[in-house]
Amino acid sequence: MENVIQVKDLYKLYKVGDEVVRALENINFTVARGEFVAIVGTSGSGKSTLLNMLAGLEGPTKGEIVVGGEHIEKRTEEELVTYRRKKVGFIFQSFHLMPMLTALENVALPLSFQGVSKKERLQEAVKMLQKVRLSSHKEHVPMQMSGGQQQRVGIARALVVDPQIIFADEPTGNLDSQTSEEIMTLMQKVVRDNQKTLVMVTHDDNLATYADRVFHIKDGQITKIVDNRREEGGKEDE
Ligand SMILES: Nc1ncnc2c1ncn2[C@@H]1O[C@H](COP(=O)(O)OP(=O)(O)OP(=O)(O)O)[C@@H](O)[C@H]1O
Repeated sequence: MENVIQVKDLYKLYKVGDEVVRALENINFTVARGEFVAIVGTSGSGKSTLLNMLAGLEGPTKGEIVVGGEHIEKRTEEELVTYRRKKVGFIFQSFHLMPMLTALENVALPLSFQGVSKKERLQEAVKMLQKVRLSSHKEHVPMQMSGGQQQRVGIARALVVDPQIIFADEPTGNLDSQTSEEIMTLMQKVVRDNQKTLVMVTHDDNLATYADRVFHIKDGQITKIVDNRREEGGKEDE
């Protein structure tokens, strides 16, 4: 299967005073198109640093990050802005919705940065809200929606630019456990139905069970990669 993400010998060191913090050390992995990968680790393990590198928000100290065939560590800041607008979608822990805009307008917003006409933007946003089963709340502003509903708007907004890859940073961190499970099931379905690649960062082992593969990260290093699909297969064999 085609690799959408390739990370090779990735290092990120931070200098703090006289000390060097090894936030990421010798990271190597690939992610295939359509895969849902969870990066799991405790606080300070390097998860956000890794996600920031993949999203082109920070440059590595050393190593290669190839996304969709492009070496993003070699891109200029301007090229990275285009990369983030066109190729990737983001889902955040705190939703990051615009409080004055309706659900529909929030979902349509990323398309305005791409010069899509208003009519087309709204048409696409309607479709995305259907995908996350929130058509009934099109005209609601964030304050008039539950946390789970707001995150569904967040997912629709991430999908609207038809990105190759979706990055999610603790997407259920602000939700209760039942709503978290609903959101995880929805993300899993949306990724499968639309053949998207999803990379999610979490400290929660339980949420990682929704992913196809789980990368465990500790002290800046990947210590273990668990393939949940293989485990599912194993159970069926028993
Ligand atoms: N800008 C920075 N300058 C110096 N050190 C940093 C910087 N950013 C992160 N670090 C250090 O790098 C390590 C990894 O941090 P990172 O934020 O990636 O962890 P995390 O797993 O995302 O944690 P959390 O779950 O708490 O967000 C930590 O030791 C952190 O202190």
